[in-house]
Amino acid sequence: MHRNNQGVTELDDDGNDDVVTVPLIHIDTTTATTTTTTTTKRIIDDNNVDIDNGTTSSSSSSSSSTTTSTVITNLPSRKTSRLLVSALKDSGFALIQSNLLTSDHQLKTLQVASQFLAARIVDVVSHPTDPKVYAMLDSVDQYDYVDRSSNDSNNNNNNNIIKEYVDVLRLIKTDILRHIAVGLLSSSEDDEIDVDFFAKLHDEHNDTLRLITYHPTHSITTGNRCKEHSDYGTITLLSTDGISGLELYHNGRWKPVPFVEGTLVLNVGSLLSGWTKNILRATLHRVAGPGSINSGSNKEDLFEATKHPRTSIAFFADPNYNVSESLTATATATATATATATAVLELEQFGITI
Ligand SMILES: O=C(O)CCC(=O)C(=O)O
Ligand SMILES: [Fe+2]
Repeated sequence: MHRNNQGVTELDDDGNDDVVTVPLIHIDTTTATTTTTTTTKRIIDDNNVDIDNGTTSSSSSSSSSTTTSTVITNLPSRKTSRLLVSALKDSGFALIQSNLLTSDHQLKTLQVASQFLAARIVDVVSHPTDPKVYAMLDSVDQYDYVDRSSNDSNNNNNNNIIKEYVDVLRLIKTDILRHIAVGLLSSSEDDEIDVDFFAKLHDEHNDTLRLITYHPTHSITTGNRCKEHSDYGTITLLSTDGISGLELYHNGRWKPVPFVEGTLVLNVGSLLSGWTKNILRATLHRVAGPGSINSGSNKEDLFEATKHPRTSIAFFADPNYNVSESLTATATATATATATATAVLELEQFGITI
């Protein structure tokens, strides 16, 4: 496998101090799992009539349901938070190493993604211009993408790997949002800060998983395998198999995003950038080929990469449905006490004025 394995920060060819800051940031998250059992008792009167719904019942009854939730129990380190926010202000990108995601789990999920696309277990879309196919999965935790009744343990296992990956990425997303809240605070009065400010706007977990395979083209003329774009939502967490090509646009140049096994590539989407008055940057990025214009990657590496299928998984985080796309516009236009307006006004705690 040919991998873009070039260190974590990248100096310009001319060696000047125009450094792309894509730091590797370790985030240690401590969690606790709580189980809540809710018991509903039916109230039966002397004539065995269920008072709740008027039916006749031979005995009193109760039903219970159990929900399990995992919560983060530690506070973000201020140092890590500042490092993270500094990278997101500069390049809009960082590499995240989390204790919650093992390299093995990440690798297996990439393998399952590749299999699901190849076997068309998911709804596969062929991109009209880029040499890639992909599937968009939302509500991943509610659906099974395989036939569970077939007793195919391999398939069932694959389905679980994807679901567990999403569970883990939701926790990592939440902790990243907590770090962003802490890191954005400009003053030293950290006691004032609502650590969960951004996380609370995401607690419905409106995430989408995009499974992507870039087919081999074996051609030196292959241009972008994924054309340049910025992501729409708040944050994106990307796993790739390390095949070269991912580039970000920084200070007028296309630079390779370093690959470090076991890490997630974090980048800011345009919603979060807008909320923070573009303090955090929604940076253009692309997957370059050897024929891509103005590429700062090694052309031989990019050619070699076209000889291999390239698999990636993008986890796009979107906010809760009641949160407006344009927080500032809503807040200033209506100035009502909606959740959205309140949220925007609270952005001032980070030194972001409307
Ligand atoms: O495949 C990649 O490495 C990048 C994909 C990407 O940027 C996207 O799907 O938004
Ligand atoms: Fe993207």
